[in-house]
Amino acid sequence: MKKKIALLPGDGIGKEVMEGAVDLLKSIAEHYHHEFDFEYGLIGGGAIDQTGDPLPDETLEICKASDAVLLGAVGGPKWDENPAELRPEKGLLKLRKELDLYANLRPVQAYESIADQSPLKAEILEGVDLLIVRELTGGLYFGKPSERSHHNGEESAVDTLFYNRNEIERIIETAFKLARERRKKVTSVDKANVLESSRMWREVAEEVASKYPDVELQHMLVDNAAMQLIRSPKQFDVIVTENMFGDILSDEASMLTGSLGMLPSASLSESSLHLYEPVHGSAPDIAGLNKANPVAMMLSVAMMLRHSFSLEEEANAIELAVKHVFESGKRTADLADKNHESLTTKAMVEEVKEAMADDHAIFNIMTAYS
Ligand SMILES: NC(=O)C1=CN([C@@H]2O[C@H](COP(=O)(O)OP(=O)(O)OC[C@H]3O[C@@H](n4cnc5c(N)ncnc54)[C@H](O)[C@@H]3O)[C@@H](O)[C@H]2O)C=CC1
Ligand SMILES: CC(C)CC(=O)C(=O)O
Ligand SMILES: [Mg+2]
Repeated sequence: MKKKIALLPGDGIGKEVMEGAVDLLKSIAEHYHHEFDFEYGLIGGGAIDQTGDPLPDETLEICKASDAVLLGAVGGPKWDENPAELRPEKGLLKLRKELDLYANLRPVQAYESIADQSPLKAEILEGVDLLIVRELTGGLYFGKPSERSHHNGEESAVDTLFYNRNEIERIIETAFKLARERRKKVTSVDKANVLESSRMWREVAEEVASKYPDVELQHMLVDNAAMQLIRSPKQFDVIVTENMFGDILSDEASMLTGSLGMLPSASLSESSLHLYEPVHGSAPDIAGLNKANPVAMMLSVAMMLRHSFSLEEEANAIELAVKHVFESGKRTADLADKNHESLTTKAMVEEVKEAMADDHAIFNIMTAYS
């Protein structure tokens, strides 16, 4: 199979985990006889420095001419004082909007082998397997006005949480379709006791639910959801929610796995062009130190192979290899402690590649999980 992949490393550890992803994809191409053509594009702070634009037109063209987009992360303190339009994050938000990547799937699976690194008790984590479906092109991150002004002589600022019915309908539909393939439960998270947009969200969720009688719908207020994720995460199957609520809840949910460096994501559009990126950001505190956990990015590659290219076997091989590496006690610094060796980013990628190439290791782990 021949596919073209747009690679947007971005800033900070985005560049380091992207190197790992490319390494992994080359090894998959060799092992399974595929051809992946890579084309790099600028985005974020690096793009501002080189072109004055956080999302140059050329990058958008590269993405549109590709079969899938892989992104690292954007942002960093160097650009934090920039005006709104010249922030690295603006580049990513514009890319999501331009490609209409409305459905951000953020799976959260707790691995027993690294459960000791979660602040939660092992019995709370055992069997956690949930999917956050975050609306990605509307809500509070996109509503207008979003600006500073003066009211009655005083400085003020406004952001707007805007949705039209269709935007809500399509994300809820996506959540129900996904729940049908899973444990058939959707928890729609909102703030309907305060926000009008949430009351419309709830109404639409009820309407969509009537078309899926085999799937249970539960409504939950976002403050309660934040608490329930820690108290009893196993109750959740699919969570569907507004853009910012999903952003916050998914970082919180990452601690069910032990590290933010564990969560992958897929950002899906109605077309065949989708984007894959880790949930984490550019982690300026560890950037350039070869210590970032590359697993979130490698699992994002697995999501890309499965969703965009229907390469189920290859996606499974990555996921099983990651499990195998953790079960053999190897971890990056974010998950390590005095009982566990701490691997560099590059060493972790090597371990996963080796486990993937080792049919025996994969067979053992398949047997353990069957
Ligand atoms: N999708 C994206 O490009 C995102 C970009 N950002 C940007 O990233 C910059 C930093 O934001 P933060 O709030 O610090 O969030 P962050 O996700 O970059 O980091 C939060 C904490 O988690 C750690 N961490 C994150 N990923 C890790 C990994 N793979 N391995 C080990 N540790 C990891 C970091 O070291 C840090 O202590 C900001 O400019 C922000 O706007 C933040 C989130 C998403
Ligand atoms: C625009 C991004 C920086 C927002 C974010 O934190 C995310 O998508 O996870
Ligand atoms: Mg985030």
